[in-house]
Amino acid sequence: MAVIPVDFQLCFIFILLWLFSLFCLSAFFFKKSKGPQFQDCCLPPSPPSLPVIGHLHLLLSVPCYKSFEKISSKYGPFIHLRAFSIPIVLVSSGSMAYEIFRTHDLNFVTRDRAAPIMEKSILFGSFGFVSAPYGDYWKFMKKLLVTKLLGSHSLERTQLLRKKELETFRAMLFDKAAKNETVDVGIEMMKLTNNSICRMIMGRRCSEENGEAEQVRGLVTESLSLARKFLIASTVGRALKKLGISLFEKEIMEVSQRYDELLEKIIKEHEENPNKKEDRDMMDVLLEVFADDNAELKISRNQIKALFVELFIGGTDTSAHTTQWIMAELINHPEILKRVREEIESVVGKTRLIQESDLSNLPYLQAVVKEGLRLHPHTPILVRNATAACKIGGYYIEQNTTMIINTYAVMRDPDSWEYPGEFQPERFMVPPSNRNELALNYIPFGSGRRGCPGANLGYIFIGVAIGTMVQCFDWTINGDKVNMEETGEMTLSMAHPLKCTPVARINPLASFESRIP
Ligand code: HEM
Repeated sequence: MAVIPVDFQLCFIFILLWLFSLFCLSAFFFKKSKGPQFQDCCLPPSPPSLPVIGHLHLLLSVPCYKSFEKISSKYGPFIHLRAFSIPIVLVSSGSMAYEIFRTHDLNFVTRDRAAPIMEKSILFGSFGFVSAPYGDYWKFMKKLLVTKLLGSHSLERTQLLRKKELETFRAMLFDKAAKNETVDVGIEMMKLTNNSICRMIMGRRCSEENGEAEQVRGLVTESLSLARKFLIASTVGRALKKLGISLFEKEIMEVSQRYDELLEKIIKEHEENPNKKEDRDMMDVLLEVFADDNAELKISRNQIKALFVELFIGGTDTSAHTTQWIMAELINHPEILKRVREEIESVVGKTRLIQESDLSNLPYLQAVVKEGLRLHPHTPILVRNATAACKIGGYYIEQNTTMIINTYAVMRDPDSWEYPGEFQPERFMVPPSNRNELALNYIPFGSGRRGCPGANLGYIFIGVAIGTMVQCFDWTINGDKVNMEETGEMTLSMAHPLKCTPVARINPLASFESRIP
């Protein structure tokens, strides 16, 4: 027994020495020299680093958007870091975000430079659309997403499906009010968004009755908790894989397998029983391309599955969390809630219920949603890769640098926002021309070619849910104020999920009778 620790220490020292020599060799042999056009510029400023691992310790602290904000407030809004020999640039200002997403968009259009480490996985694997490099496959899928699912025409066509889900949501709230029961806003919003997206992309089949929507919800929650582990694995995992160490692979593959089984079942159902031409959903269209040997672009079954997984993850949790934050802000700011309600009553009236088509006539409600997204961005960190070396803000960016854009810090930058930590929707009632054109200070949906294609759907989900909760109910909580403490690793969540009790303001039966069809 006594011999084991000695062996372990020796092994550890040996591994460290090996890592160190690998690092020195790679720095010596593979360091690229700057092109002549960059000779006059230097790398962005950098905090002190440790031998071998560089700034890895800074990248691993939790929650990362907070620790990155701290580093930036000390060393500036544009800093250079290194994890082993991987160059990383941390961005926390709107003007630098503008250069990345607008001026140099094409250079930063790919998220991660190397193929994802879990090639065989549906989740975070090499089949995904979100991680796909900019090329024919990404362009094809993006076009399909916009024309068949998320563009304004498609959203109009699927309005009725979402209306049914909103009715279910509203009925659930009236039921809770009648029983004086508490609502977990995040969980109920997950059901609303998940059911709506399942119906929109897979038609009637993924329904509550056969439990598939419920399974998808469970998988989405598990996937989100794996997201940070995946980021660590894809950043340092490449180096460790060379040493035969696979980070988090088992956990990720297990969740991936369950998605695979569920989606295979749904795909088979579609293949055996396709929708009529006029009712075709996105799954029908993708399967048609899959089966067509002469199609312009060949797509695989795994690519279809990975896209659906990404839509479930990207489309449900984002809107659910944001709605929860906004409702919490409204409960803590009764004067703002009152103003939203007055606006709804003056535009929608008192005899019918708010619906999607009202949103464009409710600017204050829209401002409330925008302010909620600014203060509580679901995705506080965006990752992009520099395809080629370039110059940003006068600094040299090496080829293959991983760019980390801290949207949380950008949208709370005191140089761009007055009282950045305050919930003040009025700031969005000012016409956009009054804001700085050359700075991207508002990026809850990212920006550029890789910006979120679901932003309009997100605004709809949140707008109608908040509108319904304000129009039909008063809300009570335990205590005076909602606790707004944050938690989360890669995503921003409430440390104490919002639980509140609805008190009906209107007679649901009367309003249902006078509802406009
Ligand atoms: C409040 C709601 C939402 C928020 C806050 C949000 C946020 C984001 C963000 C920050 C990105 C990364 C953008 C970038 O890198 O520049 C993104 C990408 C994406 N989002 Fe959303 N999103 C929301 C709703 C949705 C919905 C409803 C869908 C679809 C059903 C969706 C689908 C996607 C997809 C497919 C991408 C990847 C785009 C690409 O790689 O080209 N999102 N979203």
